Amino acid sequence: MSEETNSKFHIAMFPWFAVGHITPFLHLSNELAKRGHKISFFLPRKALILLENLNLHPNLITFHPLTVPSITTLPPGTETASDIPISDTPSLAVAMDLTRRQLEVSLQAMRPDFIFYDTAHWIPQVARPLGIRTVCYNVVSAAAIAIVLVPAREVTPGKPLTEEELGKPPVGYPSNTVVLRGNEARSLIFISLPFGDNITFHGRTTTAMRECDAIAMRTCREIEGDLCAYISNQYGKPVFLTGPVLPEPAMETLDEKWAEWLSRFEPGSVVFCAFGSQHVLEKGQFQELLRGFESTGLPFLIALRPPIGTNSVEEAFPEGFEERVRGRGVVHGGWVQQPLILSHPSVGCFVNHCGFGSMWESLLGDCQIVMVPHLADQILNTRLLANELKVGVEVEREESGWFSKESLCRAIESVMYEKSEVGLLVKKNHAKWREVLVSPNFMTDYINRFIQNLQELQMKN
Ligand SMILES: O=c1ccn([C@@H]2O[C@H](COP(=O)(O)OP(=O)(O)O[C@H]3OC[C@@H](O)[C@H](O)[C@H]3O)[C@@H](O)[C@H]2O)c(=O)[nH]1
Ligand SMILES: [O-]c1cc(O)cc2[o+]c(-c3ccc(O)cc3)c(O[C@@H]3O[C@H](CO)[C@@H](O)[C@H](O)[C@H]3O)cc12
Repeated sequence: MSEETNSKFHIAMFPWFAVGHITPFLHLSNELAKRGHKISFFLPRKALILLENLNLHPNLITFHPLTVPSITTLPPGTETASDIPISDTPSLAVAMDLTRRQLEVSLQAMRPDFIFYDTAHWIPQVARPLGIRTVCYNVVSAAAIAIVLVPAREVTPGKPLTEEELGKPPVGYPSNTVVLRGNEARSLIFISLPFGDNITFHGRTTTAMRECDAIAMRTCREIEGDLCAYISNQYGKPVFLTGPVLPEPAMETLDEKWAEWLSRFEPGSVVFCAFGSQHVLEKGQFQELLRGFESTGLPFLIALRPPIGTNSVEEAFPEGFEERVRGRGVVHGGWVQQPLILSHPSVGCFVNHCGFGSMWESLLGDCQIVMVPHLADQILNTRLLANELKVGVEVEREESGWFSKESLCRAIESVMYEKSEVGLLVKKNHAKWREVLVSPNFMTDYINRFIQNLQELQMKN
């Protein structure tokens, strides 16, 4: 299939104000721009500074920074979900909704063919009168959408769902491995609570999917086909798939500091750990994690934000930790170039939270995968990799949600010891899936088919 298509679109992008959402929208924009389509990308100013280096086609992708209004329920200067604790994200939705007029004015002037969005459920109301087609592009897993964000899951505003209700998947949910266990359903309670003014998270996301001209998902039928079919059935409309959409490696070079440090170690020996753009650990859990890494005796590079209540990672180090791991372990309290670190030859294991972006990056890489999920969607992604594809292992948590240094160390050792049966099994399965995903036309075919879907959508009146 050719990469070129006849008609060139102009597409506006308006993702949820979170790095884990803006990044995949930008990856998709690159693929569309590579085929000659023009993109107008709306995002908060601060996110632009962090992510503009991911724009591979500045001639076709134009950023439109938005002013995120200050509201009393958010700390001054908040622009994305990385700036606040998860408990404050409902207020970020209020702030996002207040950018509606900025969007409206720009869309009136530019009149793109399509607008892609996720969390802003009011986009169809703005776009339809302007003749702009709307695509609700989901960048969390199909499993996360299918288990709660479907019409079969009834939510009455003002009557939050109970843990027990949330523990049962909706009627027809097609998987019995990608599920929540025991008290994990507690982490879904937020879906029936307010997320913005006068609307629940469920109301917002299901309206976004019900009102759009087409639902799109960042996934592939080889891995989540049944779940996508279920979503399509639930909403009575086709679901277009973009595939995993990851950029080709080595768009930029790894910072010399990390390249030099990693090059001191044997191939495949270093354990890398990162938990995405939002997750911040409690201090005690952070210290337990460091002790777990220490016990493995393996070299490690940890990139995590300072734990709650601290200003630096150093401040939270366990007594004597730095001296004991000197020369083999580093803890960095900020952002690193995750995809480049994962593709460094010295890195052999990726301990991550299984956010959907990290999930794809780990699957397409060749490091062993150890998962410590935090949010409900990350737990489901973890079950997909650990129980269904059997390509990685999950760190066991106690009933309280706490994970011990022993369980972390055990999980890492189980994939890193050469003779470990589990290690060999997940390595073999991972290699098999990786071969499918990196095969020459896999991603290209997905994008080309997706563009055909858009063309067909444009033809409809
Ligand atoms: O130091 C870092 C940390 C992260 N990253 C990048 O940031 C992105 C993080 O995205 P993830 O989806 O993995 O995780 P986030 O937690 O940030 O995402 C959020 O949105 C997507 C959902 O699936 C997640 O559950 C949600 O938390 C990845 O592309 C990763 O490569 C870095 O480049 N450097
Ligand atoms: O944890 C989640 C469990 C689940 O079953 C579904 C979702 O969905 C989404 C989502 C977000 C936006 C959309 O347009 C569709 C789906 C989730 O996103 C995360 O929600 C957090 C709410 O507090 C937010 O902080 C974070 O930035 C989002 O990535 C989570 C689940």
